[in-house]
Amino acid sequence: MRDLLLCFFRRTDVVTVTPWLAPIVWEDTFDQVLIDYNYKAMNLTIATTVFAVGKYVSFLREFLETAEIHFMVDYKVNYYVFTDRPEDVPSVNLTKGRHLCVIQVPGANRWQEISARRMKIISTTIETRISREADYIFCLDVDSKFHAHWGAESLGRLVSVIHPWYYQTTRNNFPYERRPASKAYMPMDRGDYYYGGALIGGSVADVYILTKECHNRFEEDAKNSIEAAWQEESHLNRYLYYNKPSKVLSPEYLWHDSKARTKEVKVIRFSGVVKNYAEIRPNV
Ligand SMILES: CC(=O)N[C@H]1[C@@H](OP(=O)(O)OP(=O)(O)OC[C@H]2O[C@@H](n3ccc(=O)[nH]c3=O)[C@H](O)[C@@H]2O)O[C@H](CO)[C@H](O)[C@@H]1O
Ligand SMILES: [Mn+2]
Repeated sequence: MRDLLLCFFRRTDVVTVTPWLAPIVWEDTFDQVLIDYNYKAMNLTIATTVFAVGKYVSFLREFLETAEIHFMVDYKVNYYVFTDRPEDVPSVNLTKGRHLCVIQVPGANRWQEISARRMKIISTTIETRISREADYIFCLDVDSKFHAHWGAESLGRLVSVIHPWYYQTTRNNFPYERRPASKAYMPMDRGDYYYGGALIGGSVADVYILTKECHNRFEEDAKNSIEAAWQEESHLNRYLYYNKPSKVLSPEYLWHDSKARTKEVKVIRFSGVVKNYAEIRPNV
């Protein structure tokens, strides 16, 4: 799938292109009218996967309600909700052209396991149905809310987001996996950005390859009794170093409610909610 380059470089306070010439999407770097003119003609369907295992079902309502207001408005969206508590999935009114399906998955005793298993389940579900049902896909954390416009400017062959806690720091401070024994290993002198594991996006075909490879490498680690520092986020970061994203989203697309807004962030579009880890996770 080819990316449409409908961006411009009006911002001078932030870097708006990567060294390999992929756009970094910030407010005022895209023309909404041109973007919608081009993308709407394609009659696209956007798959959105979200995991709500155990007590995390309680985040679903606000995630979905705010998505209906801000996320890919006027595009066809299929939400795929993975949960062990289908009866607790709230019923939310969806706009025309938007659908939700609930897919049952087992519960887990460790949050690391749930987080890591996402790659496996996403790749399997792409095989069984999403490859036929959608053109693009976003895989998102559920403990988050949409606050402002998030539209087709975010679409691309392979899309990732710069992690809000690490966009102002240098590579040696990135929490990559540093043990050579792990399949997520990143040497100190390598790396472009630190990407957030709460968002993976792109064409369904490209995200399929990503999730399969990250899962396989995670499994190889498991066989060697190693768990990467930040589970699938570590594998994602390694993958995206060797397979460069075609579009990088600024931290506007992944902020955190506990983080004060910085002056270059003009709009917060999606932000993690403050949660009580001890209360919400199966283990601490
Ligand atoms: C902002 C950001 O980049 N967040 C990442 C970060 O953590 P977080 O601390 O935000 O991780 P988290 O607790 O939100 O877990 C990630 C996701 O797994 C699901 N979940 C988790 C636990 C549970 O009991 N039930 C459940 O459904 C849920 O969709 C959740 O949003 O580190 C994790 C490392 O593994 C992931 O890479 C997250 O994407
Ligand atoms: Mn999260």
